[in-house]
Amino acid sequence: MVKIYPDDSYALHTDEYQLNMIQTYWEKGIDQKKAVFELYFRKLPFENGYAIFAGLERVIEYISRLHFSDTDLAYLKSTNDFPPAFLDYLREFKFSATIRSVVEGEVVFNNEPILQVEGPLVDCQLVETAILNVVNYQTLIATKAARIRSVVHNDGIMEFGTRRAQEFDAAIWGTRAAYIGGFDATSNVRAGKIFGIPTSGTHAHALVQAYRSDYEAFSAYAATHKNCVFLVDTYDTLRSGVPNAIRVAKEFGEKINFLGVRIDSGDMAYISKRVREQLDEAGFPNAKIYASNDLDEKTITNLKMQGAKIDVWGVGTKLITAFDQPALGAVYKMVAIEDSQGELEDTIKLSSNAEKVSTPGRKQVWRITKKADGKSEGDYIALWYENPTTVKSLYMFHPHYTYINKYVSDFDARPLLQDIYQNGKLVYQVPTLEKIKKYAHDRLDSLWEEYKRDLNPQDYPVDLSQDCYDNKMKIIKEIRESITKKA
Ligand SMILES: Nc1ncnc2c1ncn2[C@@H]1O[C@H](COP(=O)(O)OP(=O)(O)OP(=O)(O)O)[C@@H](O)[C@H]1O
Ligand SMILES: O=P(O)(O)OC[C@H]1O[C@H](OP(=O)(O)OP(=O)(O)O)[C@H](O)[C@@H]1O
Ligand SMILES: O=C(O)c1cccnc1
Repeated sequence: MVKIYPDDSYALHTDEYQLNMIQTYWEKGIDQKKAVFELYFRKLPFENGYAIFAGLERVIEYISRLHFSDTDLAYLKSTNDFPPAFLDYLREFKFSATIRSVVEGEVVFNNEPILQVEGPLVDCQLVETAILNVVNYQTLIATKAARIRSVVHNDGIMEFGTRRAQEFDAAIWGTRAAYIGGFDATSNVRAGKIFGIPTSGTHAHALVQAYRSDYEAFSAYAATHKNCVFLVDTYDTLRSGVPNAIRVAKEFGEKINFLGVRIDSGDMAYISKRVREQLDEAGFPNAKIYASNDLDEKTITNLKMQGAKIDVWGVGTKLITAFDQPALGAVYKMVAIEDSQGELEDTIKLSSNAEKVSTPGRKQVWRITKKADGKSEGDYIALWYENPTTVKSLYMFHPHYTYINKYVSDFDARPLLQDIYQNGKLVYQVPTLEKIKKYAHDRLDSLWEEYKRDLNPQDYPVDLSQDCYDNKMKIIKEIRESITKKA
C-alpha cells in the first residue's frame, strides 16, 4: 500500500543515478565545483514550427521545497546503498545554485537553451530529473494547446481531459499548460480553485440515462440550473435530443439561459448542420453547438473544411496525453565545469550524429527582431559575455549548413534567459496566469505565419554566434586530437 509521510519532500523525486553521482562527487571532493548545465530539446513536437515554454512555476515550487526530510533520509538509510556520513551531508543540503530560464508562455525552438542551472555540481545534478519531468510535459501540452487554438481561430475551446490524463498531476498541470497555450476553460474544478482557470461543464449521458428520457433529464437539469447546455446524442440527436432540448428551452423560457447543445458522437459535420437548422427554425439562433469526441487539431480542421456548424470545442484525450507525440525529449547537458584554477572550462558531449553534439559553454539566447515590424528574424545563441545589441549588422548563420547565412541590421536583440534564482535565492516573481497566457498570445503574434502553420512550417533560424561556433569546433578538435594521441 502507498505510504504517506507527513514530511514527504520532493528531494527523492530524482533518478537514483543522480544520488550515485552525487555520492562520488562528495567522496572525491568535487561536489562544490561550479558547473553549468543547460536544458534544451532537439526536435520540435508534433512537427510544429515552434513550442510554448511552460513549467517554470512548478520548477519554482519544486526548488522551494527541495530538502531531504527525516523520512527521506530514513528511507535512503534503509536501502543500505549510502554511507551514514553521506546521508548527514544530504541532510545539510540547501539549494544554492543560480537558475536562468525563459519565462512561461515564451515561444521557444529546438536546440536552444531554455533553462540553465549554474552552481555547485551537486545542486545542478540533483535537480536534473525533476526539472526535465516538469518542463518536458508542460511544454508539450502548452504547444499542443497552441496548435489546437490556431485551428479553431476565435471559437471557444474547453479542456476536458482529466479522466484520460496520465494521473492527477498531469491533469492539473496539464490543464494549466493548456490554458497558457490558448484554451479558454477547464472542466477540472480543482484547477479552477488552485490556478483560477475559468471552469465550465455541461452534463454527461448518465443524466439522460438516469431519467431514461431526454425530455425528463433536460427538464430536471433546467429546474436546477440557470445556464443550460444539453447533451443531445444519448438516443437520437436529430429526432429526440435536439427537439427535446428545444421543447425544454421553450417551456422554461426566461427562467434559464439556454446556451446550446452538445454533440458527442456521429458524423459531426452532417449532424451539426442539421442541428443548426433545427435551432434556428425554433427561434434559437444564438444557441451554440458544442462538440466533443476524440477531437484534435486535425479533426477540427477537417470538420471546419466540411462546413461543420460547431461553435465550441471540448478537447480531452488527445490534448492532455499529447496523443500523437507523448514526449518532448528535452535533455539537460553539462556545458561547463570549474577547472583546477577555479575557472569555468567548457565541456562537450560528442556523437556521430551532428545534431546530438552538445554546444559547449554557458550561453544566452537572443531573440532578434526587426525594429520596423517587431517580427522575428531568428534566435542567436551567443556565449554569455557577448552582446549583440552593440553590433550594427549581425551575422547569422545556420550552425550545420553555414552557407545559409544573412546579415541583419536595424534589429532589436532581447535576451531570453532571465535570472530566476541567484545563488539559491528566488529573484523572480511569477506573473499571474492571465499575464502568462496573454504573453504567449502576444509572442505568437510576433512570429511570421510561415512558422505558425500547422502543416510543414518553415524552419525558424536558431543560429550560433561566431564565437560560440568557433569554441565548439575548437573543443571538438582538441578532444579528437587528444584521443588520437592516446590511441
Ligand atoms: N465529419 C467528420 N469528419 C471527420 N471526422 C469526424 C467527423 N465526425 C466525427 N468525426 C470524428 O471521428 C471519430 C468517430 O469516433 P467513433 O468511431 O467513436 O464514432 P462515434 O460515432 O463517435 O461513436 P461512439 O458513439 O462510440 O462515440 C471521432 O474522433 C470524431 O471526432
Ligand atoms: O473525447 P475527449 O476529447 O477525450 O473529450 C472528453 C470526453 O469525455 C466524455 O466522454 P465519456 O465517454 O468519458 O463520458 P460521457 O459520455 O458519459 O460524458 C465527453 O463526452 C467526451 O467525449
Ligand atoms: O462538461 C463537459 O461536457 C465534459 C466534461 C468532461 C469531459 N467531457 C465532457
